[in-house]
Amino acid sequence: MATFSGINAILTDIEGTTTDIDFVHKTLFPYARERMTDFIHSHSNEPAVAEAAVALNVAADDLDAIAKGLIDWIDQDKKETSLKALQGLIWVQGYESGDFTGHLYPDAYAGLKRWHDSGKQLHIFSSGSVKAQKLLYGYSDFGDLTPLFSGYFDTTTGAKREAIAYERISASIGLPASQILFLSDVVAELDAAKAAGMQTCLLMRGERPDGAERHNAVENFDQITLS
Ligand SMILES: CSCCC(=O)C(=O)COP(=O)(O)O
Ligand SMILES: [Mg+2]
Repeated sequence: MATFSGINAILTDIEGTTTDIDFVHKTLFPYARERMTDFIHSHSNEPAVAEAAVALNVAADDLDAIAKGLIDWIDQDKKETSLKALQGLIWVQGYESGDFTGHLYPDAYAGLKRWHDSGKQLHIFSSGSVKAQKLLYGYSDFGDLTPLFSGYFDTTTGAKREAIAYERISASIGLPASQILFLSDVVAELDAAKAAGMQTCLLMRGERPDGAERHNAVENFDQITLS
């Protein structure tokens, strides 16, 4: 169990925290990988395509090279902003056609709803684009959960392992960092949030990671108490 006081907002990670890592890596990523080449050719005017060309250092009109580079990034799980934007655009079709719903652990759904209903602000910070975040919670296993959330942050705010990102998020939310509880399965992300003054809680849904001792740790949202 872990108890936190003075919390007025929750900032939560998605992959490995509210949502099974396997849903991201075995459903979402393969879905985007299979469709990336066709999507790039049919959406060459998307700004993220040009941004990817620059980041890949390939010609903006070499669509096959751009697609190959993006697919390589998916295989590397690279958290590159243009890739994340394009993945989000591809996943629209999957959610809207019912190919899949956004996975949430039942304890995560119950915790988010409990905290929302008690007046806490809920925010997301994920490497997945804001669009991808809104899709996952908009088409979740438990229906449309977007009404629960006050805000969404992705890598356009900053990298998840850098304190400046959490400083910017605190400023954007308009609360002192000490009143924000950040939930994640990645210790390096929690370290960065703690350095920015946030309270932190490690979600250990698998093996205990190195550095876990630096943060409060729970196995699920049921074990988190806000006093
Ligand atoms: C919003 S679901 C897709 C999540 C995603 O694409 C991703 O890369 C998650 O990365 P994180 O660093 O937030 O675990
Ligand atoms: Mg995660």
